[in-house]
Amino acid sequence: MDSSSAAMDALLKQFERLQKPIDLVQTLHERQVKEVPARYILPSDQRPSPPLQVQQSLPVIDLAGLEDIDQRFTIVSKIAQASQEWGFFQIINHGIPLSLLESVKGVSQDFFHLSLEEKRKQCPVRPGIHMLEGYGRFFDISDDTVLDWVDALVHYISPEWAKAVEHWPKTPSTYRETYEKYGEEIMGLIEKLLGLLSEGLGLDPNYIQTLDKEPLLQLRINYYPPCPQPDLVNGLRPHSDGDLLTVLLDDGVDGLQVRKDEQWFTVVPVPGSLIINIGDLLQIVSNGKYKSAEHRAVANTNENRMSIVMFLSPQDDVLIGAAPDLIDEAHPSLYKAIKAEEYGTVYMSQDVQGKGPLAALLIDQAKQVNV
Ligand SMILES: O=C(O)CCC(=O)C(=O)O
Ligand SMILES: [Fe+2]
Repeated sequence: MDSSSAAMDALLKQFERLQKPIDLVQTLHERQVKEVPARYILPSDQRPSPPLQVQQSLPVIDLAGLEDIDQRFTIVSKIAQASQEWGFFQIINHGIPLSLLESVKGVSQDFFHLSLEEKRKQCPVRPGIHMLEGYGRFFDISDDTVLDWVDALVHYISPEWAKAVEHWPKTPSTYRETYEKYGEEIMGLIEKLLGLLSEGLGLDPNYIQTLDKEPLLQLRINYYPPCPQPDLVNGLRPHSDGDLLTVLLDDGVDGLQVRKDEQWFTVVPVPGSLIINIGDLLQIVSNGKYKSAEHRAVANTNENRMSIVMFLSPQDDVLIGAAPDLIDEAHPSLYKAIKAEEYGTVYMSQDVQGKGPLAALLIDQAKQVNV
C-alpha cells in the first residue's frame, strides 16, 4: 500500500469509529456527570502529575523594533535560544491587532455555544485532505485509546484549494470573514517568524520559507469544558506537533503545559500574546537544533478553556530533510529525509504519545539520547 492510500485507510478507520454514539465532552459537562466515563480515564501511571513549582517560565519575546538592525539581531538570538531550549515561546507586539484576536475568540466561542445538533449539522466530521475535518472528537484510534477531554473544530484556512469554506461554520455570521482575515494575518506573521528562525540557524532568511511556496494552514479550535475529575484525564494527550510551525491563541485560562528537561511546566497566559512552537518537521530541517517540544493540555474543574491553534505544514511532495548548510562531519544528518505527506501518514495513523514518529526517523538511534 502506498503512503497516500495508507493515509486514507487510516482516516476512514477513524471516521468509522466516530459513528459510534459516544458523547462529546461538552455534552457530558452539560449533563453534569459527576464521574468521567471509563474511556477517558488514564492508567494511574499516565495521569498528569502536578507540574513543578519552579520559577521558570516560557520566554516572552517582544517583536517590536524588528526593522532596526540591532534589535532584529537581539530578537533573532532570543528566538533561536528559546527554540533550542524550549521549542516554545510567547510573542508580544506581533503586529496582529488585538481587536482581531478578540473577534477570533468571540466567533469561536459563539460557535461552540450553539446546540450540539446545530454544530454537527453545520460542520459534520468528514475525511478531509489529510485528516478528519469538522466538529467532534478526534484521535479516537482504537478501542484502547484513552479519549481526551476535548471537543474540537478542524478545518483548513489556506491555500484556496484546501480551505473548503462551505464546510466552515455558518453561525455566527461573522465567523468566515473573521477567520479569513485572521488567516491572512497569521500567514504574514509566520512568514516573518520563518525568516527569523532561518537567521537563527545561520541560514539565508528565506531558507525555510522556500521549502514550500504554498504551505497548508490548518485550524484546530480545542474546546475543553470543565471536568469533574481533571486529575484522571488528559485535556489533550502529550504530543509534539507534526507540522513545521504552530501558532496558538489562548483564552487566558491555564491548561497548556510544556515538557522541558523531563519536567512539565505550565504556560502562564500573557494577554495579547501568541504562543509559537516548533513542529517536528522544523526539528528535522534544523538538524535537531530547534526542539519540537512535547506538550499537553490539562483539564480543570471550573472553567471552559479554548485554544485556537494554527498549524503550518508544507504540501505533500515537499521533501523534508536537514538544511545542507547545517550538515558537516561534526554534525551529520540526524534524521532520514521524508516527504511531508509520508510524515503526516505516520503521525496521524498511530496511537502516538510523545515524540514517537520523529524518533522513528533517527538515523542512528544509538547516538541520540535527546530527541
Ligand atoms: O490547548 C492547548 O493549549 C494545546 C493545543 C495543542 O497542543 C494542539 O492542538 O496541538
Ligand atoms: Fe499541539
